[in-house]
Amino acid sequence: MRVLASAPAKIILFGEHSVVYGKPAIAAAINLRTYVRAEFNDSGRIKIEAHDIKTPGLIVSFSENEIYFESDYGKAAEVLSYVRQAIELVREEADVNGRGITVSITSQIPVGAGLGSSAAVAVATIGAVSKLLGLELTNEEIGKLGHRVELLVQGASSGIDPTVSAIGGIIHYEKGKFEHLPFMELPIVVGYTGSSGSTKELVAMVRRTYEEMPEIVEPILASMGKVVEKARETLLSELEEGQKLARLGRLMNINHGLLDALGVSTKKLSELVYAARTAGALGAKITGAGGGGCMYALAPERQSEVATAITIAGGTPMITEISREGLRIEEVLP
Ligand SMILES: Nc1ncnc2c1ncn2[C@@H]1O[C@H](COP(=O)(O)OP(=O)(O)O)[C@@H](O)[C@H]1O
Ligand SMILES: C[C@@](O)(CCOP(=O)(O)O)CC(=O)O
Ligand SMILES: [Mg+2]
Repeated sequence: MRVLASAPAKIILFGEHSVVYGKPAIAAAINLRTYVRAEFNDSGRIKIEAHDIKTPGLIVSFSENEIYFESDYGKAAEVLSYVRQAIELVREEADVNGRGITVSITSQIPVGAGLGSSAAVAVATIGAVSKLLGLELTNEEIGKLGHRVELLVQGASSGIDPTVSAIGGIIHYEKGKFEHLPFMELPIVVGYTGSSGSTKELVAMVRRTYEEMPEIVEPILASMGKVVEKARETLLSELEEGQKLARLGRLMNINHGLLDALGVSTKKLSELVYAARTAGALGAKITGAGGGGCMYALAPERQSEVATAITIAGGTPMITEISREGLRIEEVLP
C-alpha cells in the first residue's frame, strides 16, 4: 500500500511570537504544499528520503535506536527531526512496531522562511503514515499531533502552524483553541529575503530577552495581542472591503514595528517591508519567526507593482492565494 498526502504552508497574518506566550494570533493557509509519500518496505527500517533539504540525495534510515546514513552529511539527523518525530508519534498511536516504512518528501515551501515548512512536513507525514497504518484521525487531531512534534523538536511552539496547516483557511488561534474566520481572498504578496532563520533559535532568543527585561517585553507582547483582537474585529466587521483592508494594513505595520522591537527583523526584511509600502501596499510585515525568511504585504490592486518593488529591493516575490484546504490525502494505492 502507498499513500500520498499533502499539507499547506501558512502566513501568520498577525501575532507570531506573542502567540507562544498565550496571546491570540491569526494565520492563513496558502497554496504552497509539502507532499509526503509513505509506503511499507521489507527492510524493517524507517527510511526518510528528503528531496528538498539542502544536502542533495540525502537518505537516512533508522530503526529503534540506530540511525543509518546512506550518505554521510553533517547535520542530517537534526534536519530530519520533524519527520522522524512525526513518524514515531504515529507509530506510538498505532501501537505497531517492526514494519519498515519509507517516507519520501517533496516540497514547494522554502525552508526556514516563516511559511511553516516545519508544520507542513510534520502534518503531511502524520497524515500519510497514519493512513498507511490504518488509523482514522481527523485533521484536527493530526494538527494536535503536529503540535506535539514541534514541541518535541523546538522545545517551544504555540501550535498555530500545525493547526492551520491541518485544517486550512483563516484561523484565530489562542492557547490550543481555534476558530475559523470567514474565508476571504486577501490580495497579498510574499517577499522572500533568500536567507533563512531557525524558529527554534529565534523563539529562544525572544525568551532570553523576556527573561532579562520582562517589564519591557511583556507590554510589547500584550500590544501584539491587542493588535490581533483589533484585526479579528476588523475581519468580522461590516466595514466596506476597502476600509477593512486599510485598517488591516495599518495593524500590520504596527505589528511589524513590535516584532522589530523584539529583535526578530533583519535589515533585508525591513528593506522589503519598506519597499512594499512605498510601492503602495496598505501594510507589510514579517511572517513567522523572522531572522530572515519572508515578509508579506497587503496590496489590493497593486500586487504586481509591489512584486516589482520587492524584486528591485533584492527579494523574491510570490503572489500566493489563501488555501481553503488543509491536509489532503491525494491518493491511496493498494
Ligand atoms: N521538505 C522538508 N523535508 C524535511 N524536513 C523539512 C522540510 N521542510 C522543512 N523541514 C524541517 O523544518 C525545519 C525548518 O523549520 P522552522 O525553523 O520552523 O522554519 P519554517 O517552519 O519557517 O520553515 C527544517 O530545518 C527541517 O528540519
Ligand atoms: C514564531 C512562531 O510564532 C511562528 C513560527 O513560524 P515559522 O516556523 O517561522 O513558520 C512560533 C510558534 O507560534 O510556535
Ligand atoms: Mg516552523
